[in-house]
Order: sequence, then C-alpha cells, then structure tokens
Amino acid sequence: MSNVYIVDTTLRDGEQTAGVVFANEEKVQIAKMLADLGVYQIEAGIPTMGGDEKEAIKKICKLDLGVSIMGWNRAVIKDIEESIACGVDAVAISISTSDIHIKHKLKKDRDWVLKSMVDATKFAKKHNLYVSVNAEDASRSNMDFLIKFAKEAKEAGADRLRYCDTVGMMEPFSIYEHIRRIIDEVGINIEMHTHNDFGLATANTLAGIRAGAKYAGVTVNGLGERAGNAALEEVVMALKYIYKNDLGIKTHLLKEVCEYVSKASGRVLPLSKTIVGHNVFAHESGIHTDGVLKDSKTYESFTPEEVGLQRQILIGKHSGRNAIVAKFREYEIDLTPEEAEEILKRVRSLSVQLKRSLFDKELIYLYNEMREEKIKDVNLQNNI
Ligand SMILES: CC(=O)SCCNC(=O)CCNC(=O)[C@H](O)C(C)(C)COP(=O)(O)OP(=O)(O)OC[C@H]1O[C@@H](n2cnc3c(N)ncnc32)[C@H](O)[C@@H]1OP(=O)(O)O
Ligand SMILES: O=C(O)CCC(=O)C(=O)O
Repeated sequence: MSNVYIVDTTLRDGEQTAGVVFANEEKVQIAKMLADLGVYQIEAGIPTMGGDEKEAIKKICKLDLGVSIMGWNRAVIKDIEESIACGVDAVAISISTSDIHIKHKLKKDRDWVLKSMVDATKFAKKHNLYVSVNAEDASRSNMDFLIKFAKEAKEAGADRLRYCDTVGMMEPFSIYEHIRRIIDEVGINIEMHTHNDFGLATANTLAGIRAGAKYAGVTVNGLGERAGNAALEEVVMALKYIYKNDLGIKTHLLKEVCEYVSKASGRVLPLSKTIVGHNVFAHESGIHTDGVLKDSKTYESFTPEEVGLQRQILIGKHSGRNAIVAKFREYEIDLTPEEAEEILKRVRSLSVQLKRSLFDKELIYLYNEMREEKIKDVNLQNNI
C-alpha cells in the first residue's frame, strides 16, 4: 500500500459538532499538538466566518508549525480571498455534487456547480495555493457526474479530490468500488472524508485507502457533524496494525492529544473509547488476565504504552486464581493455592454486592479477614 497522509479536520469539522466551540487559545494549542503528533495537514477552520475564527487561523499560520495549514471555503472567490488573508498554504474548495444538494440546497444545476468549482480552483491556483476540491455528498452523487466533476477539477489544477460521505450512508464494499472507479477513470489523488452515522466511518476510510486513496481526513476522538468523523486515533492505529502501514505518527502522544481535545470540546471520553479510552487495556476476566500475565500479546493488539496508556489488572467478579496470586505478589504477599481460592470466593461475593471490581484496600481487607477467621478457627480447635 502506498503512503497515506493524515489530514486533520478537528478544528473545522470537529468544531462543527453541534454545541462545540474551542476558545482561540485551544485552537492554537490543538494545532501545536497535531503538528507534534506528525499529521500532514491541519484544516484549521473557515476564514470567511471572520472574527475569532479568522484570528485563530492567522495565529496558527504565523506559528510556522512545519505542517500544511488549510482553510475551508465554499466554491466562492470571496471565501478564498479570506483564506489567503490568513496566510494558509492550502485551501479546501467545497461544493455539493449530489442532485439532492444541488436542487434542494443550492437551488442551482450541475453546470453551475462545475463552473463555480473550476473558477474557484483556477483562482486559488493562480495564488499558488495547494487545492483540495471537495465533493460534498459525493457518496450520494451520480457517479458519471462525479467523474466529470473530478476530471474538471484535475484540469483546473486541483491537487486532490475530497470524497465526502457527508451523511455517512456508505459501507466499505461500495466505497471501495467508487474510489477505484474515480482513480481508474480520472487518476486524481483522493482524500477520504467519512461520517459515522452508521458506525462505519473508520471502516469506510480504510476501504477507500485500500482502493488507492492517499489522504485520510480525520478528527481527534471522531468529533464532527452528527455522529462524527473517522477518528484520527483509530485510522492511524488501524493502518499500523491491520494494514501494516506505519505512518510515523508519534502515537505515544495520542492519549494526551485525545484528552486535551475531549476537555476543550466538553465531550467526555468514554472509558471504553477505542484506542485511547482509560479502560481499553484493563483486564479482569480470569482467562484473559492469565493470558496477559503470561504474554500480553494473547489479548492485546499492541502495547498500552504505544498510545500513552497503562495496562491495568482489575480484580473482580470474573477474576481467576492466577490474577489473585499475581495481585497479592504486588503487595509482597505469597498466597498458597488454598488462600487464593478462598480469597477468590470472597472477591466474587463482595464484587456482586458492590457491583464493581475491588480496590487494593478492599483486597487487603479480605485477606486480613480471612487470616483472622483462620486464627479464630485454630484457637477454637485448640480450646484457646
Ligand atoms: C458538510 C459541511 O460540513 S459544509 C461546512 C459547513 N460549515 C458551516 O456552515 C460553518 C460555517 N458557516 C458559516 O459561518 C456560514 O454558513 C457562512 C459564512 C459559510 C455563510 O453564511 P451566510 O452567508 O450567512 O449563509 P447561510 O449559512 O445562511 O447559507 C449558506 C449559503 O451558502 C450557499 N452555499 C452552501 N454551500 C455552498 C458551496 N459549497 N458553494 C457555494 N455556495 C454554497 C447556500 O446555498 C446559501 O446560499 P443562499 O444564501 O444564497 O441561499
Ligand atoms: O469537506 C468538505 O468540504 C465538505 C464538508 C463536509 O465536511 C462533508 O461533506 O462531510
């Protein structure tokens, strides 16, 4: 598989999540973190919104982070002028290609769409900008028209085409066919931009890459319109471990970046959030814990340290003896097999009462309780 470039749109589509607003300093900090992580391009926002949005984009450009900074635009010359005023080196020029959007939203026709896109692209190229032509609602567009659109974009000088599954209604097999057809018939670079309405955003991005797309448009934590976009952390780690394609992203920083964006966006990271959730390397079940203690590869695809997390062995209702023995060794207590068995019984009972796994101090309490009962039994037997 050829190399793949990460285009992060946390600051544009991510901030379009209904109810989410980043402070200007947060936008700048997120851009710095993304640059440290090693993404190829940051879609920093929408210059034509003006005000704070424009100021934040300008600040990000001035930082000279060593990554490409893209401004998002409609296929409108004035929008692109605003992007140029911010100092971006790249522009996204977006326009809908589906008849649903053309007829009911834009209230125009296909020729108007082609002309607006070509004029805007030529204008941006004249200003030496890198251009991504974005086919909004590409996945619901007539394929012949989408091919024509892509050909005209390429002729006008576009550097790539963003294929948007705007309402997230594609599945990997069809997306593979769409992307292959565009590449075969047009020979243009493709960026995947997928939404998660059916939980398929990451799968669809991977399918597009499998078909030859070179750019993956993602957001941190999968933020974005409605159910969100393909998550940066999922796409990067899936490429590395499923497709064996290491993009050189500093994955050990992922947890920190995801936590920062979670706080800045006011969207809590679920404990079991893929890749970076606090509990995705927590093991409790006896068979799993036994396996992990013998060799972590038995139940982990990669090590927690690789994404900035730590492994946790929890003791609770589903634990087994080996985990209990290992846990007590951490407290420098060597349990006999009988003691481990006895403590396990007590752990199960207490976990059910509390409806959770147990803390260290509760395990020590159970141990002391067991020892005291044993001493009492011995004393009783000896009539003391
Ligand atoms: C799928 C996506 O994520 S697309 C990106 C969506 N992001 C946003 O909308 C966030 C930022 N948006 C904004 O700040 C504003 O909507 C602006 C500045 C872009 C435009 O603001 P306004 O001039 O107030 O227009 P408003 O938002 O009400 O309507 C959008 C207008 O743009 C037109 N339009 C929409 N998309 C495009 C496009 N790609 N190219 C050209 N025109 C477009 C619409 O037809 C409508 O035009 P009309 O006023 O002639 O009917
Ligand atoms: O990226 C674009 O230009 C299109 C807007 C978008 O986010 C989408 O269609 O999902």
